[in-house]
Amino acid sequence: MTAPTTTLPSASGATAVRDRVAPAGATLPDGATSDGRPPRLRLANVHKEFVVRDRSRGRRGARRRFVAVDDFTLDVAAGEFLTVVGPSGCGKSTLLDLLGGLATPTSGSIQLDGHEITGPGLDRGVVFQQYALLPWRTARSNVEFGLAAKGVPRARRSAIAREYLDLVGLTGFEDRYPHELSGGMKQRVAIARSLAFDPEVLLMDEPFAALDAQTRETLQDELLRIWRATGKTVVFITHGIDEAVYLGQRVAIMTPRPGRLHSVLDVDLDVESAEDVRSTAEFGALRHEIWTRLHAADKQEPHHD
Ligand SMILES: Nc1ncnc2c1ncn2[C@@H]1O[C@H](COP(=O)(O)OP(=O)(O)OP(=O)(O)O)[C@@H](O)[C@H]1O
Repeated sequence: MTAPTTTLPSASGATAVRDRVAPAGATLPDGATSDGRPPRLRLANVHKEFVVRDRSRGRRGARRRFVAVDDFTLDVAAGEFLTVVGPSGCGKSTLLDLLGGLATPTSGSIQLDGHEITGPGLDRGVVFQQYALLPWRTARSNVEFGLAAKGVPRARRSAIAREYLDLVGLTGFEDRYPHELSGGMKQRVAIARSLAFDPEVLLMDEPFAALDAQTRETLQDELLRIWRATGKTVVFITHGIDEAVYLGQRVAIMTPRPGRLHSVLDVDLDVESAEDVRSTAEFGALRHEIWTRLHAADKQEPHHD
């Protein structure tokens, strides 16, 4: 079953349309893609349970199953920028762990280019909220580190690291250690490190949540620029509605207890050409629509296992 996709009627006037042409491999309503290839990512009836201890039933607690993600079905096209928004605890990070191969679904399937994801791989780069940089290595050395593991020769490593640090706007800061960089700069290094592998897919788990508002907005624009330049498929987790609307071509809305896909919203905003797109009526309408859906979902009766 494919989640319903809704496009808000675009209000008259200023904003042009971002990417009216479907990206290569865009998913058609029947689940096929425009060029006949499988979607870059295909999640089919993904279900993830954890075993937890119920402390209300004795000191040691009886073991019971907890459903974190339930019946999640969604295709992500090659080159698409998908944002996933939902309240705290709705299973967003669990979903990203599953996509990253850091966890396996209890049932259901997750495929990348038609192949089942069975573990972590260099075809997926992951960027977390915490930068996870090695503190004793410089920015360049942090980027090179992963390339060494991939078997890239030393001379080539240095050139690739320079190229990606340049792409994220850190030329001149290559030899700084993490403690000599701002939070935004550290996150840029983390993004450069993930991109340096040249992964098919960039998986981002609230990467800008720890940053101040201004740095966050700057990095959002940087990320969009990098996405356009590289054509990567991006899955970006956030609990910020504005961030989800600003970045995503589509926004997947999740509901909690258990984490389910509520719906998917198409975003037709021209972030590039509008002066301050966040203050436009179209942006406000999209934000309100997502807010309404999240609140409607939250009022549903809690689901008990
Ligand atoms: N390893 C685990 N064992 C047991 N329960 C877990 C485990 N990992 C996550 N959970 C539970 O699964 C649910 C979803 O957690 P998850 O971290 O995916 O949510 P989230 O939407 O990313 O939350 P947040 O926005 O607060 O980061 C939560 O109720 C959490 O307690």
